[in-house]
Amino acid sequence: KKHKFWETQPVGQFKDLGDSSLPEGPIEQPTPLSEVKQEPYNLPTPYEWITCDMDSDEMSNEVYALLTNNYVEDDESMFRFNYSKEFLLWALRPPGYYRSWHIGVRVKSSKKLVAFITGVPAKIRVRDTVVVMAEVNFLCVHKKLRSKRLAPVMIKEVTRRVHLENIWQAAYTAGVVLPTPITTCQYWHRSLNPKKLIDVGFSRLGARMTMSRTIKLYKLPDQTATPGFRKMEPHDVPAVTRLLRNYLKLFVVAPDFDEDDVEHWLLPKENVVDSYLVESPDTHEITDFCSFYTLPSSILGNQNHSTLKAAYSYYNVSTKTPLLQLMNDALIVAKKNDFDVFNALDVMHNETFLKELKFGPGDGKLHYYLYNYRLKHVLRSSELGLVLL
Ligand SMILES: COc1cccc(CC(=N)NC(=O)c2cccnc2OC2CCNCC2)c1
Repeated sequence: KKHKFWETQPVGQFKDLGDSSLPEGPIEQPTPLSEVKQEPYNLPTPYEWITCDMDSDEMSNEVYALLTNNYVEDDESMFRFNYSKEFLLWALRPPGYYRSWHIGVRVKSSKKLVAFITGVPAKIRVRDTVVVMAEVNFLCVHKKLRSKRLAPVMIKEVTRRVHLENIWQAAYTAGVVLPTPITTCQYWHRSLNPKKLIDVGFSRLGARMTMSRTIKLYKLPDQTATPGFRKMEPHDVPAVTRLLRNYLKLFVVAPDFDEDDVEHWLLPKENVVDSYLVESPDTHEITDFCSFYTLPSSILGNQNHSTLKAAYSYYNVSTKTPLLQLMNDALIVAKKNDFDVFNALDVMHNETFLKELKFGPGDGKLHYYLYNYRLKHVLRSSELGLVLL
């Protein structure tokens, strides 16, 4: 039976699609904290819960190793996400985070970490309502423990711990269709190092194309084109917050970032997140912003290369510089920083530059979900202003 677990959860159900009598908003009301299950869910006998203190070097190393060997692979199992340790520390410790939402499962006897799931708090606006949600991510079960139905109990446990903090909604993504996507995004890739991408099988040589013609096709200038284009710095946080808050108003679902959020999520952090802005040379006004995060992938089974260095488009705002030119400058700095590929979803206004900047469509989709919050209609991907890690 498909979706045996999800049909028991307060999420949009396929059978409800089209029933426009159902109101937009929470599906279930909060329960009194005294009625939230106080003790953890039961795990199969050999396993126990562990709260993963990411401040512990030993624990964060174990989490890094579990994900490096067992996390999401592409459909052809040629690549596996290889989030760096410093990326995980950044992703899991935003303002207001809860250590108790960093949940591991380990073998009682060997103390070996075999599964992981996380939540971080986020203020998400849905139309005109700001809702404090958990962003749930990094659900990972060791390859040897798949099909033991561990994922449902891990999802129930992170939900229980989120409820204990009086938070009743969540946001998450998946490459698979579950009940019920609020939107489905197409992902796109822009080659920066086409020779390596072809060597490792990420890309294929186009018909009637030679390698040298392909390298020439994706060649980028050495320098960015926009006057005043520079790295974001700490003193830019207030202006970038204003710019980003104003821009994200355009979208149906988007983060409600304050200055502390912008400082955490968007200040450049080496090997984690890069962000640039355009400061008008004469007025010194911040008029545009672009950012991308660093998520390498392990290359499974290639003799010459072990890692694909990938940049993922994050938040971009253009008010003066054409988005096309701003994103081309992002490609130029990404290439200069040795990224092999620049990935983007067709969210926000990304569709306006993807084809023109020579992005090619990926072979999969990314579905977005809300837990315990119904939308009256599925969204166009361009109505989505939320990028998850
Ligand atoms: C190239 O290496 C890969 C390794 C594992 C999976 C995939 C395909 C894939 N599933 N890609 C995405 O989900 C994706 C494609 C473009 C932009 N963001 C994405 O996912 C983000 C956001 C969701 N969490 C993973 C990272 C590719």
